Amino acid sequence: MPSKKRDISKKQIEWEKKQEEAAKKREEELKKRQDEPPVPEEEASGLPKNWPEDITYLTEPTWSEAVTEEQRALLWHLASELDANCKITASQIAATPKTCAITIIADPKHPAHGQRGLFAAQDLEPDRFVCLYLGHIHRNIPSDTDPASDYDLCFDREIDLSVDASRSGNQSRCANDYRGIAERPNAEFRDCFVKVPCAKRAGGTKWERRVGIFVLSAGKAGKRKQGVKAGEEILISYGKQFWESRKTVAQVSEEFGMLKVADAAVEG
Ligand SMILES: C[S@@+](CC[C@H](N)C(=O)[O-])C[C@H]1O[C@@H](n2cnc3c(N)ncnc32)[C@H](O)[C@@H]1O
Repeated sequence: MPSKKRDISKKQIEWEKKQEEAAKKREEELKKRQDEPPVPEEEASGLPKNWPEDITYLTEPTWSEAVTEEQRALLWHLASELDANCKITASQIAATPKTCAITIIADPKHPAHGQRGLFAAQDLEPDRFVCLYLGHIHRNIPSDTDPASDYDLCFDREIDLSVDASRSGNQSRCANDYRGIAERPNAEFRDCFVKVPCAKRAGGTKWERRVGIFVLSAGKAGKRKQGVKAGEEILISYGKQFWESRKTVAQVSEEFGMLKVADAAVEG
């Protein structure tokens, strides 16, 4: 009777063969696409170029019904409590399509080959706001969480909120982790604040916390003073925990491609 180990390695060989065939096919399709005339930056639909058609494009987050008013109130601040550089204006948000663009990765050596990535659409200086991380804001409790999501970002552990961009989001959902692509990340998630309407407050607005993608600071030695150049991929660190849980899922579901990537990421 064949052992389970032998079964798995047979499956893995078959899987690798299929991968090679699929890569060849993808290569041909990408080449065909590159020969086609370029699509305008924004499609007639108003969606960014290369936006996945099965995902809802958001300009502001959606909120789970499980999020309480008390939790939400913990995200509100007065303008006087905030540093100027963490206040994101409406015009900075509106500039998202000018700062970054979604690209389908054509390089077969890239670990996310064939998937999407987020790229700088112009030179971005250190600390520059790139875009908000938009999605569905939900509680971290199991009944309000999609355990299979690859786009779920912890918003605040103490307040018990996360942002999931698996079914809806904006350009930020395409930002890849730096592992296997570059030596280090060039951007990061940072807390920031946006102005939202509030009838109860003087001035009719309040500042509500969000998460954004920002170019990394120049650093004490000014090592990263060049920021991110136009055309460069915007890469963040998802953290080892993301890859450890991805590895466990890949082991159980026998997703050998992801297992290889997650293994390298955990060890790297
Ligand atoms: C938040 S999504 C990033 C965008 C994704 N590439 C897409 O096309 O939608 C996270 C997923 O992207 C892929 N990914 C991101 N960074 C990666 C990396 N460094 N190596 C391999 N795959 C990566 C993995 O499939 C991961 O589960």
